[in-house]
Amino acid sequence: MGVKVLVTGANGQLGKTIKELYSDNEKGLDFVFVSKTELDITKAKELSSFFNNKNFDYCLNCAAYTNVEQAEKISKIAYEVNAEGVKNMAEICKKKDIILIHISTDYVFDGEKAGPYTIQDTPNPINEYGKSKLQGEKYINNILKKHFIIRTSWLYSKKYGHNFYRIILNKAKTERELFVTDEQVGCPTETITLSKFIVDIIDSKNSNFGTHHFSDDESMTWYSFAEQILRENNISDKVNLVRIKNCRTFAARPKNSVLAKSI
Ligand SMILES: NC(=O)C1=CN([C@@H]2O[C@H](COP(=O)(O)OP(=O)(O)OC[C@H]3O[C@@H](n4cnc5c(N)ncnc54)[C@H](OP(=O)(O)O)[C@@H]3O)[C@@H](O)[C@H]2O)C=CC1
Ligand SMILES: Cc1cn([C@H]2C[C@H](O)[C@@H](COP(=O)(O)OP(=O)(O)O[C@H]3O[C@@H](C)C(=O)[C@@H](O)[C@H]3O)O2)c(=O)[nH]c1=O
Repeated sequence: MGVKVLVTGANGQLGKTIKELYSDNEKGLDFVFVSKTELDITKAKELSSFFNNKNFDYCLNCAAYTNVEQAEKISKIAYEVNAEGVKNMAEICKKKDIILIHISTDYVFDGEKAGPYTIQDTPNPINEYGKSKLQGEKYINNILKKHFIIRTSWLYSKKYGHNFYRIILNKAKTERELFVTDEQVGCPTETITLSKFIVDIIDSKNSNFGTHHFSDDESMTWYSFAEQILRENNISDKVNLVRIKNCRTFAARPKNSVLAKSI
């Protein structure tokens, strides 16, 4: 029998990418994908009855509240999903002896460090989204040993979801000038490479449990990322890309959130 993997939050950009790449069972991995409407991780009772009579080897939690701006305005929902929902997942995985793979974020760091963040660096989030994600990490660490917390950064899919790559392309269709900040540095990470990294962990039966950092290799500012997006879509000459210092946002973002890869 293949390895059974439950993917929660499967309608997000990461979940959809994994579904597209791996649902053919080619690697002997037997994926079950559940969206928020099928399984809401904030509902402990629902979770418990869902797992009743079902066995999984891994649970990959892609469910999250990822709207950084909105989380700053109404933080309750971010904590419900990113902290309490994750606690529910950790508890059910502990009870059913399932390995939990959970995705966390570069935004757990304050951005004040000069170089890349290692797993030894102490998190100190500067916005509510980052704080809620860090609380989720703490719950996992306290509840179950058999887990992977994979922190990644600036995640984007060219095909799915609401992300910087697609926002810039959409804006470029209607606006002649795009104003993008060069204040923050990070590593844009495509959902495809992150998916491969996660599937490798499962496939290789990696038992190096704990917190890990994974991102694509190249670090850049949001401005350079926008430049790259326009270039690769051959529309650099259609839009005037303007470098700005301050982009007025509700939530603060870390100035540097480059992650040092740990495996
Ligand atoms: N996006 C990024 O730049 C980064 C993301 N991450 C982390 O990576 C992971 C995957 O992110 P990504 O795919 O981009 O996120 P998305 O926002 O694209 O997907 C998250 C999914 O979770 C669902 N969801 C929300 N609340 C619940 C709930 N209570 N129960 C079940 N599902 C729920 C959402 O459904 P709905 O849309 O219907 O609410 C959505 O389908 C997350 O943990 C995120 O924090 C880490 C670093 C960067
Ligand atoms: C769209 C846009 C953004 N910006 C700025 C705002 C902000 O400082 C920065 C990033 O923009 P966004 O708000 O799209 O990205 P943001 O939501 O901050 O992205 C983050 O999402 C969460 C979920 C994560 O975990 C992080 O790793 C990170 O990817 O770029 C511009 O300057 N111009 C623009 O046209």
